[in-house]
Amino acid sequence: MLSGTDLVAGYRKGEPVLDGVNLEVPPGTVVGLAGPSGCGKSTLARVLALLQQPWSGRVVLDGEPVHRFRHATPRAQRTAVGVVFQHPRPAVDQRFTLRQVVAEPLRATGRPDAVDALAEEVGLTPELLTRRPHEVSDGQLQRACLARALALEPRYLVCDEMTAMLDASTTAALVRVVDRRVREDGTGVLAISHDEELLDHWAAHVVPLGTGSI
Ligand SMILES: Nc1ncnc2c1ncn2[C@@H]1O[C@H](COP(=O)(O)OP(=O)(O)OP(=O)(O)O)[C@@H](O)[C@H]1O
Repeated sequence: MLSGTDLVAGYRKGEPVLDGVNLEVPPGTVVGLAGPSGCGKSTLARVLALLQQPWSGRVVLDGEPVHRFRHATPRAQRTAVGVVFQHPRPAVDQRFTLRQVVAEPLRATGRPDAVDALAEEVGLTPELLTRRPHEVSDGQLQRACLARALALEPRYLVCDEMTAMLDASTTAALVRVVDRRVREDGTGVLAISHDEELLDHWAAHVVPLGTGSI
């Protein structure tokens, strides 16, 4: 289970964006997170992806409390949670080929050959892997970002508006990729979206943020 308890987080002193939020993402489940723009969904995503330290409250990852966030997060905890953001372009190094984008987290593992299986999993052809970000579409780049997030077989995946920039067929394809991991590997997913129809169809249940306590 990936859980946040009594989370308080924000950016300006005295103005918390999250004020006592509780959320649980069990393994093998897609939990949807919905709420109006600006209510703190991305902030909660960053806290649960261990990229932002909450002011107070606890994040617990499979029974282990998380004490350090951002670059200080221990590798074992950092690799246990993958994340995919809405905008793929700022999320990648523009000088890399897509093969290098996907291979980035694999460097430390000595398994660069895993790139081909990951590319196939997300529907990227070998030819697309040779291209750089400016030579591919948003959807193709987002496929590479999803492959990168899945490369270390995270136990949890945070999808923060992962499909908001994408057409219906690419959205369906990426949701299928994530669903297969949920089914076959027991990955727990936090799916954040403005698209209620998508969440109703994708998530086991949808948690509202910004409409009182959750
Ligand atoms: N880096 C930042 N510095 C200062 N304020 C920020 C920062 N990031 C977000 N905020 C503020 O925190 C609040 C919550 O933002 P957040 O992005 O978490 O909301 P959201 O629900 O994901 O919004 P959206 O649905 O529009 O993406 C907003 O008022 C936003 O302006």
